[in-house]
Amino acid sequence: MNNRRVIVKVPASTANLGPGFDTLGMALSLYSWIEMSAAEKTTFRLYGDQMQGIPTDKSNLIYKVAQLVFEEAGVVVPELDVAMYSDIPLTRGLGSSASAIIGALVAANALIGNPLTDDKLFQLATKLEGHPDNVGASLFGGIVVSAWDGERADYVRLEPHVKLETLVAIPAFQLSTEKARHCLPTQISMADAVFNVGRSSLLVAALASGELGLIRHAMRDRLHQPYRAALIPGMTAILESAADYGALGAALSGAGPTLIAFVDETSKSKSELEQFLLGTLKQEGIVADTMWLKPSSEGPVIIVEDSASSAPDLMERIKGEVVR
Ligand SMILES: Nc1ncnc2c1ncn2[C@@H]1O[C@H](COP(=O)(O)OP(=O)(O)OP(=O)(O)O)[C@@H](O)[C@H]1O
Ligand SMILES: N[C@@H](CCO)C(=O)O
Repeated sequence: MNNRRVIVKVPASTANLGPGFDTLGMALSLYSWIEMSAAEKTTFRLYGDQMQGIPTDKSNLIYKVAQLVFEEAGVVVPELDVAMYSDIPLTRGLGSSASAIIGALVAANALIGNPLTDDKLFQLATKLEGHPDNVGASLFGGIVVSAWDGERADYVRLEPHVKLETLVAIPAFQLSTEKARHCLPTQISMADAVFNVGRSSLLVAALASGELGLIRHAMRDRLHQPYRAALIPGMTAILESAADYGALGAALSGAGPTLIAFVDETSKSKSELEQFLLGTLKQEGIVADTMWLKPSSEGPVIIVEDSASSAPDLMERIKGEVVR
């Protein structure tokens, strides 16, 4: 086995963007880093507060996903040295699982000389995650519009408008995607389906054409947000009124509980909007952190080095901003 070490930086993502349930995703300027090399014995070094509770044996998602790449490529790499650091909060609706899957796929593929195409990685990631929205955004960067039929996922990537910025309010509690999907109905009315087709189409057209003023009307949803509202007190009030505080539009980020507002970065009412989100959640007894994030145009950034043993540790590189 080669002495190569691979470091991959992967963006977080917000999925759905309101009406585009399981279809729309946008990469965000919040990142996780994975370092991978072949080893004699499998070891994990997990750094940072966001890695708490993540397993450090071969049951780790990163290890399992890497093995899938080696299997697909017909290569055997049974033991791995893996290090990971992440600024993406776990189970909050900012695509932590998708970033881990994409980081592992891209790192493992680079480790063996990139035999799998990006399209192949996208197909594998979609199957693993169960929907293409978060993984598409983390893999391709920007805004990704995708559709999956259970066999194949197709996508178109859009470049985010240069003035687009987001404000995320991240509640202090976790909400697993599994739980947030459990409360969705198995059937919906024709009227609700038509409502969402219209809004989602309008949103994609607005994002593609730069008509940011349309986002307010387009970012509405009847497929998942109304059913998830009970899990996130304050959400309904925030989605209804964020535009009155200067947002272009607002949505539940992925499966929640994070709420995301789209904002024109030149807006003069950013601090009012932030206070409105925090104040509304506080009234419901919910403590939250806020972050201003830009869309990330870039997907994964990959560094490959041929001499793993002499390379500095992942955390030293991140602190030294070598891979930031
Ligand atoms: N670096 C990682 N290594 C291993 N497992 C991870 C890692 N990051 C996330 N996961 C797994 O993914 C789970 C979170 O996935 P989940 O889909 O519930 O939330 P999310 O991806 O953060 O949010 P959303 O999908 O709504 O955007 C974690 O509980 C953990 O099991
Ligand atoms: N589209 C997914 C994103 C979260 O993984 C959902 O809303 O359940």
